[in-house]
Amino acid sequence: MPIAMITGATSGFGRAAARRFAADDWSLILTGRRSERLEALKKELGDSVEVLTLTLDVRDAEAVARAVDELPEAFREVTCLVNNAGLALAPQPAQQVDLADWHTMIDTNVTGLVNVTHAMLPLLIATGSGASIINIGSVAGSWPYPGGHVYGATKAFVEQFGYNLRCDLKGTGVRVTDISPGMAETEFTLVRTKGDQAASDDLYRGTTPLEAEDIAEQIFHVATLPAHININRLEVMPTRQTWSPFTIDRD
Ligand SMILES: NC(=O)C1=CN([C@@H]2O[C@H](COP(=O)(O)OP(=O)(O)OC[C@H]3O[C@@H](n4cnc5c(N)ncnc54)[C@H](OP(=O)(O)O)[C@@H]3O)[C@@H](O)[C@H]2O)C=CC1
Ligand SMILES: O=CCS(=O)(=O)O
Repeated sequence: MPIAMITGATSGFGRAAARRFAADDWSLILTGRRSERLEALKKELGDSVEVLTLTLDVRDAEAVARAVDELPEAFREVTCLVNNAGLALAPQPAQQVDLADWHTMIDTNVTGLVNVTHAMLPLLIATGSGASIINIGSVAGSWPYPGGHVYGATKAFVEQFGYNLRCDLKGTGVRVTDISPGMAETEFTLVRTKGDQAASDDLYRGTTPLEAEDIAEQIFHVATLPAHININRLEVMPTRQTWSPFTIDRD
């Protein structure tokens, strides 16, 4: 059975993607920092598919490299890497943000994604034709909005890193895709607001956001396309989310 490695499998898109791949009998390497959630997911899925859990902070380059190095033989022929682990913090204007929050977003969304990709590239290249790296970007990487500051910039990095990777991976058979979702109801806003459940509920109230399963379906679709097709970027928004006009500062 093909193997998918998913970072950030303890919640949201990552957990939904794990369930989607498992439904088609893929073996899974599931990672995240919350081991109890990883174990719960393994318990849920482990009867039907092979599941390896790795408690891992993607920001820790050494731990990531060691974990990949020590992957058991049965889990080394990885077909799909889903670089999903990530977060937004500090929705307030840039001039009011704690510098530590900017660092956390860069360390996770940029450095963490790069750490995992660097460690996994030899395995994906060894798998060759049909292998793919699916990076979870965001509409925030393409479209500016107030409070997007460093979060949007990290997702712009994800997009360009993916395109540049494609250039270097020419001839290896390894595909690279940026899936960029818009508003989706997961634990994302709870994390962004540092635990403000009311703020999270308010954001999603009275509209129809994407669900984690919507993005999981897109991830699975991209991962299972014929080997000669590379979707470069897939931007997915809820029908009820669009853009605002430019705003003008007036006297
Ligand atoms: N929800 C949305 O509106 C959108 C989200 N995205 C992106 O989708 C991805 C998934 O977010 P989503 O599912 O919504 O949010 P969730 O908060 O529900 O899930 C985030 C996941 O990332 C993991 N994670 C966070 N930091 C680290 C870390 N340092 N090391 C390892 N794992 C980490 C968390 O696991 P744990 O805490 O256990 O480590 C968790 O499993 C993110 O990259 C996000 O930026 C993109 C567009 C829209
Ligand atoms: O990446 C998250 C989606 S949004 O909050 O930027 O719309």
